[in-house]
Amino acid sequence: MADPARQAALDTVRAVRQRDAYANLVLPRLLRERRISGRDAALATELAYGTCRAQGLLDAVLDRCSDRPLHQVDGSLLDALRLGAYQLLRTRIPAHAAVAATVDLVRGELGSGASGFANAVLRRVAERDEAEWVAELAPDPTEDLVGHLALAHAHPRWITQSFADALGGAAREELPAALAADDARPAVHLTARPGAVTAEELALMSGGEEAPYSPYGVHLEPGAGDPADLDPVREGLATVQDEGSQLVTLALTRVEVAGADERWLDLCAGPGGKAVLLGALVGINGGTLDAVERAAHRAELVRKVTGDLPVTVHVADGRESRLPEGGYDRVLVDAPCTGLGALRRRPEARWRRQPSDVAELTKLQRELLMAGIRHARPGGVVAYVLCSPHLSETLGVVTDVVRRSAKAGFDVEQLDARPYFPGVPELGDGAHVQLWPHRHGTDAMFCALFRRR
Ligand SMILES: C[S@@+](CC[C@H](N)C(=O)[O-])C[C@H]1O[C@@H](n2cnc3c(N)ncnc32)[C@H](O)[C@@H]1O
Repeated sequence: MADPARQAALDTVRAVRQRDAYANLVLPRLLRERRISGRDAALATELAYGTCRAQGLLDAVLDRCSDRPLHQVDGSLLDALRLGAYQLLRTRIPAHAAVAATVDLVRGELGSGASGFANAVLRRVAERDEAEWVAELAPDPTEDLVGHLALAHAHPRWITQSFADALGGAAREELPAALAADDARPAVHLTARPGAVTAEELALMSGGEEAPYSPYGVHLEPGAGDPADLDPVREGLATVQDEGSQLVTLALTRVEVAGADERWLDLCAGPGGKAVLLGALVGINGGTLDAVERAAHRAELVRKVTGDLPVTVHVADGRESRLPEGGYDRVLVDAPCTGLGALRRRPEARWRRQPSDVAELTKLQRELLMAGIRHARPGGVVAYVLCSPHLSETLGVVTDVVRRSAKAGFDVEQLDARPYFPGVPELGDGAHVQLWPHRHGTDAMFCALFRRR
């Protein structure tokens, strides 16, 4: 019998490859169904998520150790080889145990021919440790720092390059930490619903700690269990939301506006995390929020979480909704993006995203931000928010929209966003704000603020 932790990890890695599944949805279900808990659950989690994250590095090593090109290796066998190589390179499991356990898994599933092959490949992997393999396989860092760090930190090169571009002058010093942050297990963050509970109360109720920057934020210990099971979350007093998401939402609400301040719009609202925060805040002063979401099932999620707030949900394309143009005091455009800023929360995401996604998304982002600006009233404020630091999605879109707005006759001023992130250090030179996991402990959220004149 294969051991249950490794079997669950292997089944998760396979579901990710075969069905484009999300590891952090598949694995908890398998653990529940198979009643795997305690140390076995911890091991399965480490192996499944770690193998997904490290795939590029593992494949480079396996390719060197296999006498067959990896694309000719059976998919299920490759999954097991990755799992074995992960144990050898990135855990303290003794080499003989890692090899033997993986060979057993392969024999049980694919027979003795495949297990002999796995044994031979993994023995070669075990001849060096991770640092020695990186030294052997990665480009020389003095000639190609990005290529070197991409392999060493198991990130696709294009993503590594996009982090380097976004960090600019700080990249040489900070890029290793920025990449490493994607492999650290993130704390779960909660938002205390304004008007319902304070962060201090929520910290006491949840056993967490008040967040360093968001007045509504609470941090839970990594691995503190499923936050959906917490009473305050079940009772609607709190939502699970990264502190960076809280901060960019709050920045929009903190900009001064002259005159009325009671009609707010969230143009990309599903599944509703920011709509809850906005709806609760606008409601305190008797205002309302219109929440637009194109996907009906995601709009339903927004309805569910904002049920008792002054929020009206509209299933519509934000680029052509029938909501009043020039009618809103504050508009949030939290556009769909590559999600490169939240890779730490999704083990397989870095290998699934493709550079070609960027061009498609930037067009949509530009059109949604243009629509957001059209919906703001003169004097009203617009926030453009993403969970990606990719410059094409962030500054590229901002620059393009400022130019196009002027051409279309909209007088739009970009504001310095930094004063609306009080107490948050290392915010760069402005006018936008880019948060980072390695600097702020948040997802890498981007925020640009505009005023329509
Ligand atoms: C980054 S998510 C928003 C996250 C959300 N604001 C929150 O805090 O929970 C982007 C959302 O925009 C939706 N979307 C995509 N294209 C859209 C469009 N043209 N109009 C409105 N919503 C759109 C997606 O379905 C997705 O739910």
